[in-house]
Amino acid sequence: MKVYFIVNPIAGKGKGKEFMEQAIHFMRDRNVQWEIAYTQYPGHAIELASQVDDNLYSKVVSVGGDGTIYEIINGLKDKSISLGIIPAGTGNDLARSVHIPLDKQEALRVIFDGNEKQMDIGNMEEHRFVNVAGVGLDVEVLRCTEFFKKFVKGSIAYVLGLLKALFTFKAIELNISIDGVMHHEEVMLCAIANGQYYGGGMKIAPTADVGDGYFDIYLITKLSKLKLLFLFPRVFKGSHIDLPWVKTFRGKKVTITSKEEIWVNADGEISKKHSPTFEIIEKGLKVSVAQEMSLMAQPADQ
Ligand SMILES: Nc1ncnc2c1ncn2[C@@H]1O[C@H](COP(=O)(O)OP(=O)(O)OP(=O)(O)O)[C@@H](O)[C@H]1O
Repeated sequence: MKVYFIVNPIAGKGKGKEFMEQAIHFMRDRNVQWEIAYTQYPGHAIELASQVDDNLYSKVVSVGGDGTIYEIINGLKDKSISLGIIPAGTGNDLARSVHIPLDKQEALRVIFDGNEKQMDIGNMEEHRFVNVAGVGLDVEVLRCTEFFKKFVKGSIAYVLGLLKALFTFKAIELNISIDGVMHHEEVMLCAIANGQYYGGGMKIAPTADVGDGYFDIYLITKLSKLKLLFLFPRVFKGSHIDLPWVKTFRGKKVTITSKEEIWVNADGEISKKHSPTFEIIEKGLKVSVAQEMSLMAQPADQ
């Protein structure tokens, strides 16, 4: 088995690059053949993954965060090669969604000793995503978080970004078609979830399951800033779903339209779209998970 590592040297403030020394020891001990490529600029992982020869390599391993995984799966597209994940980013939400250990050494062991499972992925026009796509407050949070990341690190930047967005964001009117059924809603947020987590550990979609062939769609309807502040801490635990301002749906195809172009977040990557369509690709990605783990969702309070 030959393994191709794609390492993002800036993810998680360099955690992945540091880890590669340990990874090399591990592979020498196991007599594994490997190649390591370090990304040099944003988008480089897409190019590297698209050039991987799936006759030569049995696995591509992402060493970075969700942004790196997003780029790799967009480079791999229809290749049958499987993905290993070393969570070396800031948020590592996909690793949480598929129950990969956040400890990097443990995660490396999972890649070699675990199982390979087929998981669903999402498609938004020409882009693949693995975790959560969204419209509304989350995009605002990402923009504000980017600003704060220049000054503080990790989860502090997320929290500050979130607080700033909470105070400045206004609800937007959306027409949301879910498997052909139209919903007209004024929302703070529409999350189209394959995985459960985003925003660095927020359990936005506790019922989502990357192996069930469906998106779980969570709408947070228009509400006051005070209520939003009350709701926010509950999202970290996933206990927001019982609140009256949260609506949930399931579906395989979602189209969102609005009067104007809308900002969309797919796995943390932001773009502006006219009427984005999100479709589930059932079992579209082979991924290494721990032997005892299924891809099934865990209960909301875990
Ligand atoms: N050499 C590089 N220089 C600058 N940016 C890079 C380089 N290599 C990759 N990138 C970009 O770094 C961005 C952040 O990577 P990634 O999301 O993996 O880490 P993170 O933000 O720390 O983690 P997470 O998304 O899990 O919070 C990616 O969008 C990628 O395009």
